[in-house]
Amino acid sequence: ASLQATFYGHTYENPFMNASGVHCMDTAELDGLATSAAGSFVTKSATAEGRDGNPEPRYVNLELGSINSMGLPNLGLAYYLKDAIQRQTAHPDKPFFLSVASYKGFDEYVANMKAIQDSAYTGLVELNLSCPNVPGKPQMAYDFEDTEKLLTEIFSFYTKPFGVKLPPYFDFMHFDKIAAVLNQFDLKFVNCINSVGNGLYIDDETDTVVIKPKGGFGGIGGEYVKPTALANVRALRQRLNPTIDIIGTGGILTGRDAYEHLLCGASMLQVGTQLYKEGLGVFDRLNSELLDILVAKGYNTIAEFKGKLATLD
Ligand SMILES: O=C(O)c1[nH]c(=O)[nH]c(=O)c1I
Repeated sequence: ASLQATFYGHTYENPFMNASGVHCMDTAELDGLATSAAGSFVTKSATAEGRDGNPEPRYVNLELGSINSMGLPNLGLAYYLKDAIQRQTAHPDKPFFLSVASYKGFDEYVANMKAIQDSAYTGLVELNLSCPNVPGKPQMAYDFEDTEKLLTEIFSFYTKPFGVKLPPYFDFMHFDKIAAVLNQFDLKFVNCINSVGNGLYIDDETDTVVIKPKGGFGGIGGEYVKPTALANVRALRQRLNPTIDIIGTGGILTGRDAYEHLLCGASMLQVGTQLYKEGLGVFDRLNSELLDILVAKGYNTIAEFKGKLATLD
């Protein structure tokens, strides 16, 4: 059996990647991912200028997951573009993803994509429309009109392959609306989901919140979010053009979680909280556990069961 994953014309050894934000802040961390058992990797979401991000504590591991309000700390788009161009030249056989966001909103998204269009980087971009932790800034992908406007503007000049990182949606009307917007464009993928925004965790000894920014409100990841992540992967797969691939993110701790994301239609799989907790060895374990599941079920490839979730009709 093989865990090979085909995605936008490339065959990866396996579908596993980091989730943007974890173990991907600088060249050293990215080198760690590139030499790990991960099939691919993605950079920390970049803004036009480097940012310190929110005051600490801003990330806390919890028994059932994590809470974070990092506030988009990053080394700035120029840094990641330089690294990406060096990397694509040195290892043209190992494509990866460049994540880009915006601190200031619509115009910065456009400017950042223009900078990538004008650069020598030719690989995949993950356009992050779902950062929940910029005080005072609504998530772009919760505004369907603005998202459509932004994608229309970007596609008027951008000719390189890219996809979008989406927040979780919780209503069939919203699944329908975001899919109707995205199906208008030649997107290569969508990544479902980003953290579940603005959760609140209270320390049971101090009766206090555990992160400093935003009065303790932060994005939730880990076991807490798997049912929501699976639902978003499944709902978007059922609604999006087949030309748009899906990256499944959220609640992947074991090979079984990975298998369930694939059943819902994911092609690549991103690991955030569990990578933070376990380190790069998580990819060796997940590959081994997922392979055991294929063997136990008599599958030779992921294609044999990808998207084949059964319902009770
Ligand atoms: O606070 C962050 O930096 C952050 N945190 C998240 O949970 N998702 C995101 O997309 C981002 I850009």
